[in-house]
Amino acid sequence: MKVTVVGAGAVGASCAEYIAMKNFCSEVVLVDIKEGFAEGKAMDLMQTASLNGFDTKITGTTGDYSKTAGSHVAVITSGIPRKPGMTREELIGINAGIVKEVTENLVKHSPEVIIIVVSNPMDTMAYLVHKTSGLPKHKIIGMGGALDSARFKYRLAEALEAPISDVDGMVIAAHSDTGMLPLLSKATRNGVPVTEFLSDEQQKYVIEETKVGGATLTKLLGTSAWYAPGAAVSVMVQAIACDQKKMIPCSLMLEGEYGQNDICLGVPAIIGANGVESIVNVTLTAEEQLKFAEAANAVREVNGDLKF
Ligand SMILES: O=C(O)C[C@H](O)C(=O)O
Repeated sequence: MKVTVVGAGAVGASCAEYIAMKNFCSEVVLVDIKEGFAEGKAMDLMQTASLNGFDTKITGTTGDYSKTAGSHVAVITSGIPRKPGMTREELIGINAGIVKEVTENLVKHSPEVIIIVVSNPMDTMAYLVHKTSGLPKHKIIGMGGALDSARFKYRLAEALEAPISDVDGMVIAAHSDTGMLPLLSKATRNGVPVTEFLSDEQQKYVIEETKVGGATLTKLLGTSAWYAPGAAVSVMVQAIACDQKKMIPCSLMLEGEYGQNDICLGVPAIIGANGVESIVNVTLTAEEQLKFAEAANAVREVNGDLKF
């Protein structure tokens, strides 16, 4: 299994590192436009191989997409990250052009590739890849739900004073500060609804902190996060590489599911060798349905700024 990661910045390098550490891929190719940067990151990571015990071969290239030929999966992390005080949506002006160009290069050399979109605003960038790549819809997956769900579980475990392995939960809808929908109604501690343990105030805290998870880190770090995004991508790539058929919330093109059409939004899906094997329809409460529709309206407005 050959995987390409475009963008060798903190997020891209983190993706490559976690994928290699899990040792399920034969090859990871890092691509960056900055001369020598991807090559350097690849060499540094390869020098951890004997220490960390992996056999994945990591190489780097400065913009030579012929080196990515025959990739099964490609991860797009290119573009600029937000700075403290910015929304992800504000990045559209710069990132849309970059993501479009990267997509064209990837598909030219790997026409069968499955693309995982990380660049922000992620739901809109996933939509852009659908509109410009010519790939079938099961081969384009926006990363967001996997990351946001991990942050939800972190906040749930904190509020429950429980180990994270006791906690399960999912975030759907948009990967944005206002459009995320943590499904508290379905979150559990070892199968028991968390609503049985948490006060209204604690529930509100968990939801609000989950939604601004990326913004909180951006404020603390001065730029956006990379460890959890990299780990989330590695889980998705592994689900494809090992045909795990794992249920992961991701941003997918909807055609009637959850009452939406012609939009990429976070929904639970089965991820396996074909990319998206199926979308899972879960029953939402009336309030959740309303919030999902509101998130869709906001994403649709951002999509309106795209030029194809
Ligand atoms: O928050 C960001 O801007 C980056 C990423 O989408 C994240 O959630 O960490």
